[in-house]
Amino acid sequence: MCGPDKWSDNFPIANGPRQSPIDIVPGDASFDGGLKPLKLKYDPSTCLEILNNGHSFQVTFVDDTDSSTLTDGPISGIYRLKQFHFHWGASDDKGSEHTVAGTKYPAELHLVHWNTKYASFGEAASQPDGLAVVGVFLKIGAENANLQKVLDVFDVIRAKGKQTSFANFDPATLLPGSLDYWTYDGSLTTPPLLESVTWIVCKEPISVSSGQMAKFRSLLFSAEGEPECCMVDNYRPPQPLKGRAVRASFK
Ligand SMILES: NS(=O)(=O)c1nnc(N(Cc2cn(-c3ccccc3)nn2)Cc2cn([C@@H]3O[C@H](CO)[C@@H](O)[C@H](O)[C@H]3O)nn2)s1
Ligand SMILES: [Zn+2]
Repeated sequence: MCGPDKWSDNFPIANGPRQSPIDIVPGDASFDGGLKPLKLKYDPSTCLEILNNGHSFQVTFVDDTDSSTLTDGPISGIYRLKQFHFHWGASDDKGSEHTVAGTKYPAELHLVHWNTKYASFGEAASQPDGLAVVGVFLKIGAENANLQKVLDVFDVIRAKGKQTSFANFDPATLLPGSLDYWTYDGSLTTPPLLESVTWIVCKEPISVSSGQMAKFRSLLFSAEGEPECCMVDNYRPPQPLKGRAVRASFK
């Protein structure tokens, strides 16, 4: 299994100057009064399908119009929502990609957006200002009814390569009450690890129950007919900050 520590062989950028995730140290983040509030406008009718891509599951959106967008925050211009996915651990004590002063959360949600100044996601992904990913931590607590709507279709996408239609889901229901955030320049956390992501990590987590986390772990890395391999620990560990500034939208 070529895990994160092997990626530098095939992707030299793995040791680049702006790799993600990172450990966010709140005391080292600088408050920037110039940062605007995040403006997330999502249209549930753009929700298309849910698929097990072999390293996570993703909910994909129709991104040929400005129906579901991210604007303001640390970015300029309009970024379109392409997909959201999660990273999680084999147990509740790990699973997030970003950490906060060394604290790991059991899971992390990523809402992936691309800059409409470029013609497509693929083109944007190779530009330094091409992508913006909103990260939301999941913390063990009350059952999350909105998240449950996603977990309810897991039986149909249990194996790698399985997908099914998934309509009228509003990703805004997975956002925390406060949209206070940290932001820094980083990269995709899975290959091709492109250094094209403006990271926007929400300070406030959303809740997930331990039983719901067990449901995440019922997915498989393996395809049908292969020996079953539980989809767990699909997170990259924090990478060197290499002098980057982390800004906070809040005091
Ligand atoms: N942990 S995170 O930092 O947030 C993410 N880590 N990876 C993410 N995605 C995968 C990915 C693939 N590529 C890429 C870019 C250029 C050339 C080849 C691959 N960039 N990111 C996000 C993602 C991409 N896609 C696929 O992008 C392809 C290129 O446009 C497209 O042909 C497929 O239909 C679509 O599925 N889906 N999701 S996000
Ligand atoms: Zn991710």
